[in-house]
Amino acid sequence: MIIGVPKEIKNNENRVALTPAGAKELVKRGHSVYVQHTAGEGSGFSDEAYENAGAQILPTIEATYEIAEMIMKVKEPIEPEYKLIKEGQLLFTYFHFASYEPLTKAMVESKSVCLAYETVEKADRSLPLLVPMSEVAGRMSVQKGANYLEKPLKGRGILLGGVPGVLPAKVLILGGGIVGTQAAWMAAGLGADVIIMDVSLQRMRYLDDVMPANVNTMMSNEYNIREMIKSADLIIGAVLIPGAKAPHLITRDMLKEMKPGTVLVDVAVDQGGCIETCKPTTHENPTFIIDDVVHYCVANMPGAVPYTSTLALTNATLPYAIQLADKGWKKAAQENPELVPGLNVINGEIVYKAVAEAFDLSYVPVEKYIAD
Ligand SMILES: NC(=O)C1=CN([C@@H]2O[C@H](COP(=O)(O)OP(=O)(O)OC[C@H]3O[C@@H](n4cnc5c(N)ncnc54)[C@H](O)[C@@H]3O)[C@@H](O)[C@H]2O)C=CC1
Ligand SMILES: CC(=O)C(=O)O
Ligand SMILES: [Mg+2]
Repeated sequence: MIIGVPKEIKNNENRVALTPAGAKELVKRGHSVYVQHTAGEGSGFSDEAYENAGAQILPTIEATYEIAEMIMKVKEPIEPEYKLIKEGQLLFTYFHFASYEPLTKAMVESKSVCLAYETVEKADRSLPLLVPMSEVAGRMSVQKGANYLEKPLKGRGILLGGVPGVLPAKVLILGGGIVGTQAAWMAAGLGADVIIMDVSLQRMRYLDDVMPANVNTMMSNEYNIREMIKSADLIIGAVLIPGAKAPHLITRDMLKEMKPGTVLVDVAVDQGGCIETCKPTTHENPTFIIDDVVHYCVANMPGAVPYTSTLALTNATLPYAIQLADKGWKKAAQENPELVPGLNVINGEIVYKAVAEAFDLSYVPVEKYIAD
């Protein structure tokens, strides 16, 4: 198969979808790998390293899309890329369709095959291609939150861990999955007083077992959220309903209940955000303030730590990329059921129900395309 790896063009997105090591594995299997000039630079991989691995370097993004049967990316295509996508081309990347209707419509129009990292799903319901970036973003969310709690950055001016004789800050985490768990470890390690809210009792039982004493769990419901936001210093949004738009657990009117200088880090912003007032921001302009509450809503947090993120992401994606390249998307999905829910859009039709529902668009069961 001919594989193209374009350079990411989203703001401060420094990750790349394939490392030279990954390129070597694909080339070894007889595939042709084309990498756009400087695509790996932000993650520390030179054009020469890819060439030494057997890949070829192309000068432009246009040339990379033009030649490829499968495009491997990190973030969703953005507007200037829409016109480069070809009918029948396989796009293997994050999409987060339910948060952005124009992207969904553009991919429907393109008649490409969109296989989304974030909805590839194992039999145990885990999301193997989301997990590594959720680990990164979860850990980062506390770093960012601690930073924006500083007074010069408009936060409350409170140190997460406090000091002897002074109480620590309170961290409220909505969603105790991968992001929430990693955030809790970091916040607890810094000495904060941490609460994780989830709707899954089973998950909270697990968290209660493994977390240190300064982390407690609480059922997520409107009553409890309204109560706990009054005293929280840092609130981290980490809920997910796979493939769907995130529920707004914190609504506009709740901001008035918070202390001035409270910091909200809505990691779930890539699925639309679980805080109503969160709108996607960039690493260049990461925050905005409403009602004296600092909002941090960067949709590609791991892009800022590419030396960690690219390796973590490609460790997970490469085995699937190899299956797709060796067999083509249809046979690969027929033989590996984990890939089936990854299929979101095929040949102009939405084949992932929650995405169609998010925009009231028509839905076709994916089986239409998987069956022989
Ligand atoms: N902004 C960024 O750069 C990044 C964002 N993310 C996003 O972070 C979000 C969380 O991802 P993961 O932790 O991997 O998901 P996950 O599936 O591991 O965890 C989600 C948790 O939310 C819980 N939940 C569902 N409804 C809830 C409710 N009403 N109240 C409280 N909890 C609820 C679930 O029970 C589950 O434990 C996703 O939207 C993901 O795409 C992930 C990586 C990077
Ligand atoms: C998952 C995601 O949105 C990211 O890694 O940027
Ligand atoms: Mg405990």
